[in-house]
Amino acid sequence: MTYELAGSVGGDDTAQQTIVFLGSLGSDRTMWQPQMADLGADHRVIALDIRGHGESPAPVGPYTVPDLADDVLTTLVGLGAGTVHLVGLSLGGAIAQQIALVAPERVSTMTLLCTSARFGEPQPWLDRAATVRASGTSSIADAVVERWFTLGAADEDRDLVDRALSMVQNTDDEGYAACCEALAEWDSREKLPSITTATLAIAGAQDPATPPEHLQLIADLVPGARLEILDPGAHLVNLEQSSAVSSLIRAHVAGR
Ligand SMILES: O=C(O)CC1=CCC(=O)O1
Repeated sequence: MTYELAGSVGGDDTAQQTIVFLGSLGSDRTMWQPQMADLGADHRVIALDIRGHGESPAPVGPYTVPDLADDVLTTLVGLGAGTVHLVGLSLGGAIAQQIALVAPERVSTMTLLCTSARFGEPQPWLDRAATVRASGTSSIADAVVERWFTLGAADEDRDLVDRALSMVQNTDDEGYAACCEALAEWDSREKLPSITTATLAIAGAQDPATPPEHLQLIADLVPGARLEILDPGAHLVNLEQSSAVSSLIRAHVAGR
């Protein structure tokens, strides 16, 4: 997997201070630029390109969320990252949940943004995969990015919208479609009560893709988890509410 590693740590317990960022379907690691800058001031920070996204390889699918989690674990072992703080948004949040389930000893804390234990019925994801294989990511980019920002944020920052559109359009067609198939079969609802990692859930109040109820369910099912709702905020709440998200992650990470 390709990644960006930055930041610094004080003291000698560097592994405990590493924050790992996992992004959404159709994004790349640059979606974490605000948090890499904010939190990189006093933590080691790593933003990863999920399989099929950014500059990571895009083998022929379908993929599963456990496949994507294995990629991340292999990369972290290769980097000697030790125990890390996981931050995952949307598909990245599903991958973070899977890592917390299969390798809890590697996760100090988990911050789950705009994600779900189940992203709705499988068929729309399979339909989207078929559309992208037939017509490419450019054919769905406008519809996807409409869900990423509230109207107010989109009107205020056209450059943000243009960069988001480029991320989706530049995502490999097969990689995107195969990740849709991973989302179609993802269902962690029965497993969440066994998570032992300290978990913070963050929702965007106006997120049409994973509305606050999805994060509320995670907060209800993961022992000790708590929910923060950011308003205004749509699906890529880490960009629309970048300072608030960085502050919430900083406080959550500091608690461990
Ligand atoms: O693209 C969407 O519809 C929103 C989304 C769901 C999972 C993900 O990563 O993005």
